[in-house]
Amino acid sequence: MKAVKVGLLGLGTVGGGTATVLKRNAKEIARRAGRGIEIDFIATLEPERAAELGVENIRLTKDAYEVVNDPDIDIVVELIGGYSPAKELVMQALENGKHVVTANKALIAIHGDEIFAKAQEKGLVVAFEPAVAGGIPIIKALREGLSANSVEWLAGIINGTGNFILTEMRDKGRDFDDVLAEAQALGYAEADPTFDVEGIDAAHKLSILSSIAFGIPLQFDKTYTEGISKITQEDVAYAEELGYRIKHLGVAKRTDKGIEQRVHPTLIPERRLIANVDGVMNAVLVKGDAVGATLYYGAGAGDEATASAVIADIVDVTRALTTDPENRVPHLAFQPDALSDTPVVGMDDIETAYYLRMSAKNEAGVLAEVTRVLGQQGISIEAFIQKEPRKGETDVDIILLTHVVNEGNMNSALEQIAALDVINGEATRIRVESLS
Ligand SMILES: NC(=O)c1ccc[n+]([C@@H]2O[C@H](COP(=O)([O-])OP(=O)(O)OC[C@H]3O[C@@H](n4cnc5c(N)ncnc54)[C@H](O)[C@@H]3O)[C@@H](O)[C@H]2O)c1
Ligand SMILES: N[C@@H](CCO)C(=O)O
Ligand code: NA
Repeated sequence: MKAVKVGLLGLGTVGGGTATVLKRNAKEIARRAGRGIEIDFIATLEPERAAELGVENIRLTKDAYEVVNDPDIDIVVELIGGYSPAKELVMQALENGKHVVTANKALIAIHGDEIFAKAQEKGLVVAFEPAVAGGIPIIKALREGLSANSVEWLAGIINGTGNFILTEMRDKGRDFDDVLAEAQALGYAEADPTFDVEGIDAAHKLSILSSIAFGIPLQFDKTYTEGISKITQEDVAYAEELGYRIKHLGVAKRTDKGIEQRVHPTLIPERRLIANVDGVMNAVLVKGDAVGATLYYGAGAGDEATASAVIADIVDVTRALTTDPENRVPHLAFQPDALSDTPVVGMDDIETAYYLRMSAKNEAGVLAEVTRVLGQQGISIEAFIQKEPRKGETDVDIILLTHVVNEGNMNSALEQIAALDVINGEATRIRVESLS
């Protein structure tokens, strides 16, 4: 059978890794796919990269529409990133009857419904394994391997850049901006790195995971999103003293009120495996009612690690070319007409434990005032540290760990604590996940 012809859009970190791995492992990949897979046409704004990668003999263009409109291309692989022109190119590829593979989580999280509807109408596949947790086959695990389960919750470290920054801050006391610059140089970060450090990239990925786990529409706009930019060295050290690690997590959980869908820094007990996932590595824990807890671990970003997922999708699509469209795995795991309207719950209704750090005047009775406010909201304390004033300062740090409480009650307590004369400014709040 003749080789499947791939059109590559973008030859950056992931595009370059894809070209390299497809070339290196061509024979083995063909044995798996049932036929050869050949990059036939590449759109790139940096044609000089082609020679560096040893793919200068492949047709090149600066106009991505030439690839999308080329009748010889079977599969379009979108590795440009961002919303536009990525969306228009993907829609045009589908219109032209081409299957699509994309690493673009922003595109799928925001425009996935429209893109999948078009693919459905045309009997085509849109595959996006590289979009979530890089090289880890988490989409496949959730969509296929766990399809017997009612998923109870999932929680994951799903931004490699953010995890790399937190790890370097903890292990080497390095400066935030310095580590971010290194993550950018290594090709881990998004074109706009605020997407990484403010949690937006993780929220894109979480809304995709949540849809696949619970059979609900993509709802990025309802995902609570908080990044790591406010985490200080002190918080990292105090958490450690209490037996926890700070990790940036995406959490999706089924509750009586609906689906919790939230991305924020969390304290995780240090004995948990996921608390020890460091650097650019990602990990996703999924709790199914039948299988129990399962953990998926691997590189969340990087050229060849991400290419691993891109090529796995190309192989899947190659196999799907011979399958009846009616019998293909649905894009979001559940059949498109069987999505449920279970709501995503507001943050006031979630329940977790909390780490609180506040700066207080070094006076008698401060703690009594704080515990009175917490007590009025029904919040009880699990652990407590009070530090001596730092050299040359009079104020003291108070660190509290609470039991599991309602976030609405916690918000009321935090407002009252901020208003106390003995407390300076607002308390820092980091949610705690026991993950059991
Ligand atoms: N870098 C990673 O580790 C990683 C991991 C998973 C997913 N992703 C996703 O993969 C996608 C690509 O990321 P990347 O890190 O490879 O980015 P990148 O910036 O390294 O590469 C993007 C490439 O697209 C090219 N490009 C831009 N506009 C173009 C156009 N109109 N036509 C043709 N080429 C164009 C750029 O010149 C660049 O070479 C993004 O959606 C990103 O979120 C990246
Ligand atoms: N910028 C992303 C790339 C992988 O999706 C990250 O750091 O996780
Ligand atoms: Na993946």
